[in-house]
Formats: sequence, structure tokens, C-alpha cells
Amino acid sequence: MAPDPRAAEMKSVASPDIVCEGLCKSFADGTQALAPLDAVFDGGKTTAFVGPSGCGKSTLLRLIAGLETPSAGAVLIGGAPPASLQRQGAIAMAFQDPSLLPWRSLRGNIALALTLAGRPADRTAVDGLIDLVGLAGFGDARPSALSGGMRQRAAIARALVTEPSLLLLDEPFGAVDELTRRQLARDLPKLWEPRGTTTLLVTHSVDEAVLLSDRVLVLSPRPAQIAADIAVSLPRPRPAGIERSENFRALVMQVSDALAEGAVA
Ligand SMILES: Nc1ncnc2c1ncn2[C@@H]1O[C@H](COP(=O)(O)OP(=O)(O)OP(=O)(O)O)[C@@H](O)[C@H]1O
Repeated sequence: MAPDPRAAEMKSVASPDIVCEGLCKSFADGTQALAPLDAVFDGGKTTAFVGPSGCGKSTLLRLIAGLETPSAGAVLIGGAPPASLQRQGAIAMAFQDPSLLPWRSLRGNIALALTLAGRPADRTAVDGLIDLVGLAGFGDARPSALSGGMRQRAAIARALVTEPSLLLLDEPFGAVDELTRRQLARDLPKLWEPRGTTTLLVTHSVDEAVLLSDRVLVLSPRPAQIAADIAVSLPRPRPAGIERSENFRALVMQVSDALAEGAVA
């Protein structure tokens, strides 16, 4: 039977590949954040970026999100520029600094993401996510009544509620305490992995990068280039306690060594 061309199209929308071609970014003050970067991030996979502070990780994510314009080169998501996926409401982001609307409740902030994506504000879905990120009972609270870590978890719920095709997470657990961080790192991927969401994650935690991703890219100091490309072949979903396994520790060591080497390169 001939393959259904719509199947390929649906896959590219549901789990888009991301292609960076000669991607460069220099800012007006002359700061070169990204050297020409060529990379393909496979659809439906989670790729983690680690690298020294200020090397250009957030800039890369912002370029892929279409929030910055490349100085040269291009980003293609499922073969189209980021703006095209943005228009479909298929890109969701949770960044270091969650920008929740102060006058809306937590529930209202999360529901707004659905409304903006042209979808009905399904209260069951919203409340389910609020529970899942550990904020049960805070649905009516305003952001000012939440701690930094709680606001970050709210931003993750807001990013996930639209079931995006492309999920961009920039230090999503930065302000979350260690115990909750581990819990989230174990529970949240169960939401996007079965859907085949293409996920890009920036983190300073090597353990988190290995725990969450299928591939870790170690970036060099600014302007960012790929210093190491490490495949993470660990079972999914990650079994409890995998952090203590020999394979896991070996991968953490490999990434840490590559980071140390990259820092002096
Ligand atoms: N709008 C801007 N104008 C000028 N320079 C900028 C701008 N945004 C970022 N930079 C600079 O570009 C470089 C890369 O910044 P970026 O935020 O991408 O790094 P990062 O790797 O995400 O850092 P961190 O890990 O500390 O969050 C830094 O030197 C930063 O100061």
C-alpha cells in the first residue's frame, strides 16, 4: 500500500525535527552569542543543552522559539520557520523568569494559554495540571501569593496545557527546591514523552540533563559551539532510582568531563 502523505505531514507537525543551519547571533553591542551552528534535533526526542554561564544557551532557545532574529543562518521547525509553528500555537515555553499575569489567578493564567491557542479553557485539564505540578489548592491564588519555585511550576503547567508539538524549557526548575525538582523531573516527562513532543531543555544540572534527555549537547564558552554530543540510551520512562545506576553515573561523568574540557578549550 502506498504511504499516506498526510501521515508524514502529521508527524512533522506533531513531532517536528528542528534544523539549525549556519545559525549565528550577534547583538547590537557587538556581543557574539552564537557562532555558526549547524545541528538537527530529532522530532519527538528530548535534547538537553549544558554549557558555561553566558555561553549562549538561552539565545539558542530564543532563536528556535522565534523570539530573536538570527544575524545569519536559519532555524527550520518541521521544514518551516518558527513563526509558522507559533501561529498554530504549537510552541510552548517555560523560561527561567516566569511571566505570569499578576491580576489573574493561577488557574486563570494557565487557562489563558488555552484561550490564546484558540482552545476551550477546559477546567478539568487545567486543574489536573495544577495538581500534577504540586500546586493543588492554589488554583485561586494570585502569582504574588506564590513562592518563586511555585511560580516556576505554574509556568511549566501553563506550557504543558496546550499539549505543544515543541516544548522549550530554559532552566525550568531553577528556583525549585531539590526534592520537588527531582519529583518534577520524574513526573513531567510522562506528560510529553508519550505524545512525541519535541523537547529542548537548557539546564545547569548535569544530572537533570541526563535524567530528562535522549541526547545532551555540551556547548563551548561564548560564542556557543557544540563541544560534545552525547547520546543518552537509558530506558524510558526512567525507572525510580536510575540516578544511582552505573550507566547513569557514567553518562553524568562523560557530560561533566566534556563540560570541563570545553571550558578550557
Ligand atoms: N539582548 C542582548 N543584548 C546584548 N547581549 C546579550 C543580549 N542577550 C544576551 N546577551 C549576551 O549574550 C551572551 C549569551 O547569553 P545567554 O543568555 O544566551 O547565555 P546563557 O548560556 O543562557 O547564560 P546562563 O547560563 O547564565 O543563563 C551573554 O554574554 C549575554 O550577556
